[in-house]
Amino acid sequence: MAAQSTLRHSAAEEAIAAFIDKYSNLVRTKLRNTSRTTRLLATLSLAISIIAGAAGGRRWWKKRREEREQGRKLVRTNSSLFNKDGSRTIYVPYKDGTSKVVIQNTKPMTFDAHRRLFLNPPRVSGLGDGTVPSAQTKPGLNLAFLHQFLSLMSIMIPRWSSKEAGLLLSHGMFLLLRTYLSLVVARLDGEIVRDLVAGQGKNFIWGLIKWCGLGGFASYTNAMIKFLESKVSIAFRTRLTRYIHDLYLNDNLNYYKLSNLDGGVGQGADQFITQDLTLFCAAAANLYSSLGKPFVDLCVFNYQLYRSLGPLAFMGLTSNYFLTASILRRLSPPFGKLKAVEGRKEGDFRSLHARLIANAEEVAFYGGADMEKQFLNKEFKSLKSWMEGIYMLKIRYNMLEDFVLKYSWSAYGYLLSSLPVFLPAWGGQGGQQEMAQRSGKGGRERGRMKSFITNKRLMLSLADAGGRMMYSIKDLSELAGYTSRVYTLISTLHRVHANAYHLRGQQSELYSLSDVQGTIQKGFDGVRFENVPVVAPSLWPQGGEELLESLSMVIRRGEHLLISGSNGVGKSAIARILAGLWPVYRGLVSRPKDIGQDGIMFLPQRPYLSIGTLRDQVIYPDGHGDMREKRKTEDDLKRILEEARLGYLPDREGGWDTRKEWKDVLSGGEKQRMGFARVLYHEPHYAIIDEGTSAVSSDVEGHLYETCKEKGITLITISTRASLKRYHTFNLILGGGENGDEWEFERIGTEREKLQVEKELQDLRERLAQVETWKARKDEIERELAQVWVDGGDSLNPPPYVESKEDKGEEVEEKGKDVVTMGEETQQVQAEEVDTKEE
Ligand SMILES: Nc1ncnc2c1ncn2[C@@H]1O[C@H](COP(=O)(O)OP(=O)(O)OP(=O)(O)O)[C@@H](O)[C@H]1O
Repeated sequence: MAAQSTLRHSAAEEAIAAFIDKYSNLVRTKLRNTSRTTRLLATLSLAISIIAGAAGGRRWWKKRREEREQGRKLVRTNSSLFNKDGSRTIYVPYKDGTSKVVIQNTKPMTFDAHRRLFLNPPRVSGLGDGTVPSAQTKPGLNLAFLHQFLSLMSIMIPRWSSKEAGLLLSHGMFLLLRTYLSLVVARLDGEIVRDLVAGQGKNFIWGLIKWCGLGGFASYTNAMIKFLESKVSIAFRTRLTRYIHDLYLNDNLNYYKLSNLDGGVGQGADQFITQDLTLFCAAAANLYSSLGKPFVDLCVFNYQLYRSLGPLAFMGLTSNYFLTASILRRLSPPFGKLKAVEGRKEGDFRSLHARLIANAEEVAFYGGADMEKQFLNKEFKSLKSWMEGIYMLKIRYNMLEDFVLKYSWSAYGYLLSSLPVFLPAWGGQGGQQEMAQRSGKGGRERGRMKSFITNKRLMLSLADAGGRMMYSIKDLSELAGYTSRVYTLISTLHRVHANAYHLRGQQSELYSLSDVQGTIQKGFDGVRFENVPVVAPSLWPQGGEELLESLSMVIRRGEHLLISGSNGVGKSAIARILAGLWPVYRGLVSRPKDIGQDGIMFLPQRPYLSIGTLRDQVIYPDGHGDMREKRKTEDDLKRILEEARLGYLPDREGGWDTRKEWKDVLSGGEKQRMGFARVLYHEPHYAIIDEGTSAVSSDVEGHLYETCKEKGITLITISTRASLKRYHTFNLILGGGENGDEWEFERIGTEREKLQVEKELQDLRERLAQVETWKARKDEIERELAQVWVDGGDSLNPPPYVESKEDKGEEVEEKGKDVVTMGEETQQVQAEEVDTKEE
């Protein structure tokens, strides 16, 4: 009986009971030894803290209620607030009320602190030379992976007091609880079978009741583990996504530079941010349970088996793990690398689809479906064959894994469970019981049965834990692949953000990103270029292509500039340099500080329409909140649209709050006029308009230019249309000289320009004077052509339906008159143009 009761209470249960006893006794003795005053004081402080807690709780509840009500009001008018510390408070509808969400921006100091991790990885990790990380390091289970994973962890769990740490802790607690429950279940299983074999009905029923109770608790634990795993995954993803967004979309224009200048992550940043990040977070959260839980299980179950089966079994188990791990590691394919390449291929395929959707209209006009299908199928084929390759590799690995982990481990388990029976001296507690029970046969068999069932269950759990540990080698390799992709994205973003292109001890190429020596001065009331080469950059580390050797000019408020020249000479390049998209390789560029109101505004060549309402299109890049702050009303917007000749839009589209795919709804000219509406809304001091009226009729074009000028906006127009000269003061002509790399900057309407027009007119007059000669020649040719020659040199008479010679002569005269009239008209137009320029 005594032996049985010892068996019933497990060592763990005993340890817990002893622990509780020890500490309750300690508290009781402490209480007994305290003085009355101390006890009184303690009671008082407890009462005060309860009252203060209740008062605080009431205040918190009241504040929450007020906030909720305020939030509800805010939802109706403006659902987001900008706080002083740069964070944003958003009120989102939740159930019946409103939920407040505060979005904290990542502080610049955090980026500075992380730069070391992402841009200067330790040499030992093999990630680059300690100055610039290399994206080429093969993803796998190596030191590079450890460094990358820990670096990402510092973003995902920024502090020990953060929510993520709390989630991981509670996840860990549930994992431990499940291990403990598995132990209890294994023991209970043994007991139930023993009671069944012994025919002890009462104990058997009691065992079953305990089994059901335990089952309910275990199911709850399992559900919580899954729930917390998903919570951890989404919490990681939220941290990383916000961090990446703060680094990607900021004033440094990293979203443009990442794919246009750096090229470290190719063109598919979207794939990195959406899919790879999700997979990484899911794998990282899963790793905690797929590696942490089996590890705890292994320790606990090994200890238990060591106690019941003895040291021999323990040694057997340990050597088995090492053997299995080394076999699987040696024979497992490089899953990390395979997953990283798969991610890239998935990204390429997806971006092709995204391209097609974005350019559906153009493709449809060309009827380019077949060609696009070919591109898509080709990309898919490459992805498919890569994935098939992975599946093929997995067959061999899965076979090996299954055989080793399921069958050979079971056989090995039976062998170890038999140790107390066949080798009791080496069989630990089981062996001792075996020897003690040798007297009674029935009791001995029941004891063996119980021990075997308990050990078998422990062994099964152990095999499961060991199996999961071994399976997680594969998970770990896959995680290494995702980690490498996410790390590459963040380190590239850091490189772009910090302009970290200086290669230690290496010669940089001319006009590469490590050769940027120019200055951009923000806060100048005008636009100035001083000895600035206009260079089209190439992806780092290659050098760019020089379009203009050195450009110098100044434009002040009220002096409008037209930049003209043939296609591809670098007109838009000047705007890109001014906007900070392209680097200033040499010299000085000065411009106003702000973009938008009272600053400078750029209208790009391809009109852009954002997602959102009709109102959002006019006020872009402002939001509704900014519009209210600027005290602009919808009447103001209506007036602006009328000035841009788009006054009919709100009625046509069904009001300001209509949401549509505006890029498909508005015509080419309407899109350009919407651009002008934005300029009129923001009223910047300077506006750079890149081919902003190419699809607008000339009367509206004139009206738009005049309106902007009336509002005091200084215009810098990029266009090939000479007719725009009349609205500008200066003309920068690009593409001169033999190589097309010279430029001229001149005032419009100068003596020289007048002379040029005079010369052109003279030229035309001279040509018109020759009209009579051309007329006579034309008659002659027509006469020749009208004759039909037959063999022998005679000519046939014209058929009767051919007009008589006199009629024809008259007609020729009429045509001559037309030509003369046309000539006069051309002269008149030219004269008018000269007048306008003189004005
Ligand atoms: N992102 C880029 N990266 C590298 N080179 C570029 C890039 N964009 C344009 N270029 C090149 O720079 C040169 C100048 O381009 P830009 O757009 O300034 O021409 P443009 O004078 O405005 O022509 P257009 O009148 O056709 O608009 C072109 O040869 C073009 O191929």
